[in-house]
Amino acid sequence: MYEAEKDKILNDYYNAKEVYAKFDIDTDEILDKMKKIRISLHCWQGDDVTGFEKSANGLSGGGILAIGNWPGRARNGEELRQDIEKALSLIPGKHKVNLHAIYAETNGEFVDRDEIKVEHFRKWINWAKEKEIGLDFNPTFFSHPKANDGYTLSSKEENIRKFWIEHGKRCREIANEIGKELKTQCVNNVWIPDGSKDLPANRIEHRKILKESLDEIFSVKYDKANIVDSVESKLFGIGSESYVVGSHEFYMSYASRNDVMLCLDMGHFHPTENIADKISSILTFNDNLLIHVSRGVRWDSDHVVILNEDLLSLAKEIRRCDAYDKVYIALDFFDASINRIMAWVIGARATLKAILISLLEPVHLLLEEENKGNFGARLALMEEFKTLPFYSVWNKYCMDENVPIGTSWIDAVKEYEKEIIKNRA
Ligand SMILES: C[C@H](O)[C@H](O)[C@@H](O)C(=O)CO
Ligand SMILES: [Mn+2]
Repeated sequence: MYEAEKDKILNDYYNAKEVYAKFDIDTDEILDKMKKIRISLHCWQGDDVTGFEKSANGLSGGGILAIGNWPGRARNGEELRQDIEKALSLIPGKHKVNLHAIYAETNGEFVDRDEIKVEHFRKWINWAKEKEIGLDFNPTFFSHPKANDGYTLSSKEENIRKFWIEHGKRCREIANEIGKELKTQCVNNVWIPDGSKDLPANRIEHRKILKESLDEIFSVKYDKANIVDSVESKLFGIGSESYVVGSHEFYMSYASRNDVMLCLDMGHFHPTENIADKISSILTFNDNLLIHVSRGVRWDSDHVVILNEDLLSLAKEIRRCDAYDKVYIALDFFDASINRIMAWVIGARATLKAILISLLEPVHLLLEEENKGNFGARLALMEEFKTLPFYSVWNKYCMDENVPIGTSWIDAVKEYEKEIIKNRA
């Protein structure tokens, strides 16, 4: 970076620091807090949730869909890791990478989901060690012939259920090993697509079966220093418009009773429902919470995340609950119609900006007015704080973390596309 550019960023930062100081916010302290924030970057944005299974099951039977055919999706572990490295080099901070079981590397052999082992993730683990990043994990209960009838863990067919229970158990074993080896807790998140397109006559039976399957999967106890288990709900999906077995109420009850973490995906609720208000309720009864940061648009739950009102209110609510050490933040979106690295970086930078804005908010002044009953002044301050000069602090954060400032990262992606991605015929 040119010296003149650096001087300008520093100058802007010192001006912003003065503005924030008037509201008792120390921007240096906030930047220190930002350095400790970890988000989890989902590997599946890099290849449209395809995975590396030899039988190439494709994105089927899963209630999720990646639309688009932007050229050059990663086709194997080497390409995917290369693309993730590029994305990480443009995102400020040190983060984690989130894997799905379908990203196992099996030396060209077909290994079914009920047979996967930690050795199939050896390359990912070694890579993470070298990069000094943590890994998170997800069993893959979709894109498989045994998921095509619409039910996996909640299936009435014993052989189907047993297959998926074994998969769930093996994934926990793998996640535990990952956490142990990397000395960084691995979040293992269970999401299943089970449900039906049209009105079921019996909703309760599948839910009772799902409870039993989960009980069996979670019956093995692991050290929480290595693995933290979570369960993710959904309101509806493609092909499961009328009924989803793993609903919010189902998993909220399950999580509270079974010492398992709840996962709220921002795209998995009613389109007008904002999940920010749910955080304080859940944290009143549970120690932790996983958020899948996503953007629902009409019936799709997985658009690339942008700095919109939903994301800002989510981050502000975590901050106002003083819960950044209790809430795990993982990205979850996939768009195959734009450059996939752009998608990652847009979503990650938007999420980190929202976190920074939330940490810079003078919450104590809002509380002061609230406690005095001055609700007009509280609202007025909330509005004024929206336009404080956070961008100058953001630029300083990017500069400290050695990543491109402002729009310059976009050119870096275009360059990478020309040099690397275009050659993937
Ligand atoms: C691939 C992910 O596990 C998946 O997106 C899940 O988390 C989800 O949100 C499904 O809609
Ligand atoms: Mn999700």
